[in-house]
Amino acid sequence: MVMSLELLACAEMTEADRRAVAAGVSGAALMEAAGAAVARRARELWPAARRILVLAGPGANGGDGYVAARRLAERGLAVTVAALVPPERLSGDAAFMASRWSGAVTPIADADFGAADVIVDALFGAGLSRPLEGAAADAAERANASRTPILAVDVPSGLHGDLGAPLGRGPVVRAAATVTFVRPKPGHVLLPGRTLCGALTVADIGTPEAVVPSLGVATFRNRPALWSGALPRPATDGHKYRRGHALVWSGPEFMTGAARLSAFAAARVGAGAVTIAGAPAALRVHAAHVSAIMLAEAVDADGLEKLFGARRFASAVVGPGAGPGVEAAARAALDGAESAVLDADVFTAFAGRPDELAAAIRRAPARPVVLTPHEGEFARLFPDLTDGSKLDRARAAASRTGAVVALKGADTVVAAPDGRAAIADNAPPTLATAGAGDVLAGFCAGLLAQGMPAFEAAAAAVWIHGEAAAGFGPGLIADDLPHVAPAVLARLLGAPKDS
Ligand SMILES: NC(=O)C1=CN([C@@H]2O[C@H](COP(=O)(O)OP(=O)(O)OC[C@H]3O[C@@H](n4cnc5c(N)ncnc54)[C@H](O)[C@@H]3O)[C@@H](O)[C@H]2O)[C@@H](O)CC1
Ligand SMILES: Nc1ncnc2c1ncn2[C@@H]1O[C@H](COP(=O)(O)OP(=O)(O)O)[C@@H](O)[C@H]1O
Ligand SMILES: [K+]
Repeated sequence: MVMSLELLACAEMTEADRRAVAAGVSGAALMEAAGAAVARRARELWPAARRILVLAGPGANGGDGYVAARRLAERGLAVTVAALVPPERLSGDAAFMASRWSGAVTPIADADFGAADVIVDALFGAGLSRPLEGAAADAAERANASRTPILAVDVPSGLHGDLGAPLGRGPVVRAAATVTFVRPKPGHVLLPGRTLCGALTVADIGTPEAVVPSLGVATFRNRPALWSGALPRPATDGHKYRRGHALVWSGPEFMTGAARLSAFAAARVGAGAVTIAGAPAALRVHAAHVSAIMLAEAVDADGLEKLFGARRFASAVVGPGAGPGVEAAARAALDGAESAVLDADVFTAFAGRPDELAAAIRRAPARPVVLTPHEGEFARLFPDLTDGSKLDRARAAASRTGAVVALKGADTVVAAPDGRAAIADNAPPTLATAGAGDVLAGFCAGLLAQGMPAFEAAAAAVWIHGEAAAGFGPGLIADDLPHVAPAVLARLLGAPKDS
């Protein structure tokens, strides 16, 4: 099984295939290995299954299906191929593999979906170019309705490998498991694709090792290997300000909780010092709750500017529970702090004016800035960025603003202006709890304060956030997240060395 970070878009997958063939591996050998991996996985998952129905489509995905059919029949299983197009209409390697299948072939309309123990879905893979319709749509719907477990080849048919969603309004197969090849695609990780795939495995099909690195892939699964090298480690001779001083802008007295969540999060993830800045009435509320966190008076954005003028802040968070004056406070942070995390109310304040926010960000292009909108805030800020996948939209927003964008949700995408992007799949649904976003903004700011580059900091913050929630389990509230983050960090940083 392949364990790796890269996610290959369908076009990159096709190119990987082409380069593998150019390097001397035949297309038929790739297809044979792909079909064999599918057959292996079917036997591993359903060792007691005896009757297999293979749904074979018109392209190479169908070719993989014919290989799997042959391999399973060789093991003594009763295999029927239900063909979307007659085998004689196939071409290339798929035609060759169909010619090597000597078992039963039935037109798909006549197939008995309920009579199988397992259905292998080899209708369409990376070549899906329009929504399923006609006989293919019927087959997908009948397969789903049969309640027979489905093993999808490459992707569940109807699911687009880049989008993580069906094309248009077409139906999509709901698989119990999916075997893909070489590397996963974004659509295996983005929702709803991740759910539709069931248990995903990635098979090595003999693609030469140099091929994937030669593609210049910029989309990754959000895993520690992507950013752990940049994770801050306290220096032996460090002091608190060298570890980074983070500032959190507080809203008025009845909205202070969000800022406190961000502040605790920044501190727990390792910022050396954290200050909450706000109006005196708000600070009085904070004072009743905090000890290690410092408080500084800033009645409005002018006050905030003075604070930035008076001392160095390695990062600032503006947005959580910010209330009125948030736009000016965001502008002050973008001008005065060494890095900034903009969240929540900032996106409402700049609704429909992303270019003004971008201009404020680009006044200092080298300053790391992270934006952390959820889908609703994203739609408010970028009403015209509606096309493509969540990955495409986050990338477009990053390139437009010059900031790293963490587009939140169960499949949070972190995208950098240079085109890199990471998709998270580790957040449990218990993270959907009020204030969790404020904590995420604080984690980002705490890592930025310690000098971690913005893309890595945002990706690490998102991953740590998800792990912390998963580790806590049921009953999670946002206040718990900063407290469980140290256990996640301990795992990441490794136990201290013994003497
Ligand atoms: N990537 C790799 O390294 C390898 C890929 N292989 C397989 O090759 C597949 C891709 O093969 P193809 O590019 O032939 O693509 P597919 O087999 O997914 O299907 C492509 C064919 O279906 C047609 N088509 C697309 N959408 C349709 C729709 N909704 N209704 C009717 N017809 C439709 C296309 O015009 C094309 O003729 C992968 O998914 C994988 O299963 C393997 O054979 C081996 C190696
Ligand atoms: N279904 C879900 N599964 C996993 N994580 C989720 C889910 N829904 C939301 N989240 C995460 O929870 C956090 C919620 O943040 P946000 O919407 O800003 O809430 P709040 O404003 O209350 O803090 C985000 O990090 C988001 O990615
Ligand atoms: K498929």
